[in-house]
Amino acid sequence: MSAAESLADRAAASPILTVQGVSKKFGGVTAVQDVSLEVPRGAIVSVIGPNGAGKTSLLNMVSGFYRPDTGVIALEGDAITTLRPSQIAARGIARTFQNIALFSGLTVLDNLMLGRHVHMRAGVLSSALYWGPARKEEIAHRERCEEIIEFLKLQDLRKQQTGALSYGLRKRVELGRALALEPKVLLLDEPMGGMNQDEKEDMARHVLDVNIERGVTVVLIEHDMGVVMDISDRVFVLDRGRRIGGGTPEEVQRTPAVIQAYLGTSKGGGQT
Ligand SMILES: Nc1ncnc2c1ncn2[C@@H]1O[C@H](COP(=O)(O)OP(=O)(O)OP(=O)(O)O)[C@@H](O)[C@H]1O
Repeated sequence: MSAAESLADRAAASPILTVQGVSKKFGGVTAVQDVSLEVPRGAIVSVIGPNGAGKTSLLNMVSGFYRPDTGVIALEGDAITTLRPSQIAARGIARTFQNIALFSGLTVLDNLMLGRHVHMRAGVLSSALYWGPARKEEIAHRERCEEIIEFLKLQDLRKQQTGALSYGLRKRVELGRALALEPKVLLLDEPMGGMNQDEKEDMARHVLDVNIERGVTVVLIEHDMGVVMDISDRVFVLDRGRRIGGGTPEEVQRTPAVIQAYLGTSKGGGQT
């Protein structure tokens, strides 16, 4: 057995994240219905599907923003289904949002510092105000953030207010803020949405670097099929709340139900 095979086998034997029989209704609308999937440790996993398929609802349940009506979500074998978002973040699941959610009046560095709140004993405000242990802690957090800023090649912009940055750069800062949490699993909701081709390629490169160099497992919602098929180890397909496919990018592209529901439509092969 090759090293790569044994690694793949180990990952399959103990997925880092499992979603089992999860459903969610909003009034009469079934957003997610009986969805199960496993995310191998160290993988990049994409969740695709047409608009309204339930992708963001699923991510919102994994990150604790919605509570499933049924089913179990587990991180490293421990159920997290009923935990609050802050507790889930503290367990090591970070996320970015479909719409940029940065503090536009704060600098790049300060936005990343806020991303570390789950690690701060002293709290952001007291760290900013006091010397002594809180000051020492703040310096350590700042160093971690500076390192992430360099990793994402944002060093020239560290003191700039994020509101003044281009859309693509703000998306990169959001990625940095999620990384500042030092997550085991990173949930990215359309990180390339609204980007031009160059910005998309940059972001795809950063996502790959995060995965390979920092060993972070990535769960990605993305409409750009070129990017999805290029960078994903596994792809899961939702349609009207149900899982209709899953496997390697090659397997998914050959699944008739997927081709019919998504890839074969006029949206197939490009963006929705
Ligand atoms: N908070 C909510 N209240 C009511 N309905 C909701 C809520 N969140 C999601 N829905 C509904 O659940 C369904 C799935 O929506 P969701 O946003 O999860 O889909 P999606 O696959 O992420 O779509 P998109 O690609 O457009 O972002 C939709 O019919 C949506 O209107």
